[in-house]
Amino acid sequence: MRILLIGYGKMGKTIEQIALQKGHELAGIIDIQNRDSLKEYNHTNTDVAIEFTHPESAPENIKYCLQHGIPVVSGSTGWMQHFEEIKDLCRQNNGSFFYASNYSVGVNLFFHFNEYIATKMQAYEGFHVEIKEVHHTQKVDKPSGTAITTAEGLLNNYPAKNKWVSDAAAPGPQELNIISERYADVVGLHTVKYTSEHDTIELTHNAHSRIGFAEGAVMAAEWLPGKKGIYGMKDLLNL
Ligand SMILES: NC(=O)C1=CN([C@@H]2O[C@H](COP(=O)(O)OP(=O)(O)OC[C@H]3O[C@@H](n4cnc5c(N)ncnc54)[C@H](OP(=O)(O)O)[C@@H]3O)[C@@H](O)[C@H]2O)C=CC1
Ligand SMILES: O=C(O)C1=N[C@H](C(=O)O)C[C@H](O)C1
Repeated sequence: MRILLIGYGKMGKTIEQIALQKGHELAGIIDIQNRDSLKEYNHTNTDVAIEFTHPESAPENIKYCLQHGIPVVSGSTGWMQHFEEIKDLCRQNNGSFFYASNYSVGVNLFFHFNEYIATKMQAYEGFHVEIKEVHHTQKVDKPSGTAITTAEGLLNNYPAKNKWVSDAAAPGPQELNIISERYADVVGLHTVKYTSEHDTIELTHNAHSRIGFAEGAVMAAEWLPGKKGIYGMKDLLNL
């Protein structure tokens, strides 16, 4: 497949490595320096785009693809305030859009187990629940997209909490706190922690490298072309 890489940072470079290993060719590489070249690409020279850039550029990059008939797989985080607009645009253009806050198969299993644990834990009032995410110091958004997806999965299955909050010093009784920490070279660590007076239950995903994210994104890019609509990892993995 001819894959257009939009974003050539830590993820773009890892995705290039995996895509080439799997026998794909690159239609092109767009980064901040040559972002005007995006207008050279359309459905005649590109089978699918993979977009990992920045919260401020992701919506425009995705819009361009949807308006030019390019199926697009995006992993950029921190732009969810535009998500409904992008979904509408996808439907208006009969386009193909795939989004995941995290493409790793392991994290998507973690999401599944998180929802299951929340359905069980909701019956036990003695536990306090919180989420913690740790990432590298170059990360520009907070909380991570993965932590937000984790919080949404928990909130849907745990009636005692009704909204998530970020780094709250004193969260209200119905608020689910997401604690964010930044240290050099941490790829991505997410934990859901239930604590009672007597014990602690933790569910953790620790990414050892970016390869799991890149493999999932290439898998989504292989799967998406020919499908019309908005998709995510639950569709791809049948979770
Ligand atoms: N869904 C998932 O599984 C994962 C998602 N992510 C998310 O992916 C995004 C990228 O992460 P990462 O690769 O680590 O970040 P990097 O900062 O390493 O790379 C981002 C790249 O995008 C470039 N860029 C910025 N604006 C544009 C633009 N308008 N057009 C094209 N390229 C642009 C940057 O250029 P420059 O360096 O010159 O600014 C940089 O090369 C983040 O939002 C991150 O949270 C990350 C890992 C996994
Ligand atoms: O910026 C990162 O690095 C990551 N971002 C994603 C997120 O915000 O959840 C996924 C992964 O944790 C790495």
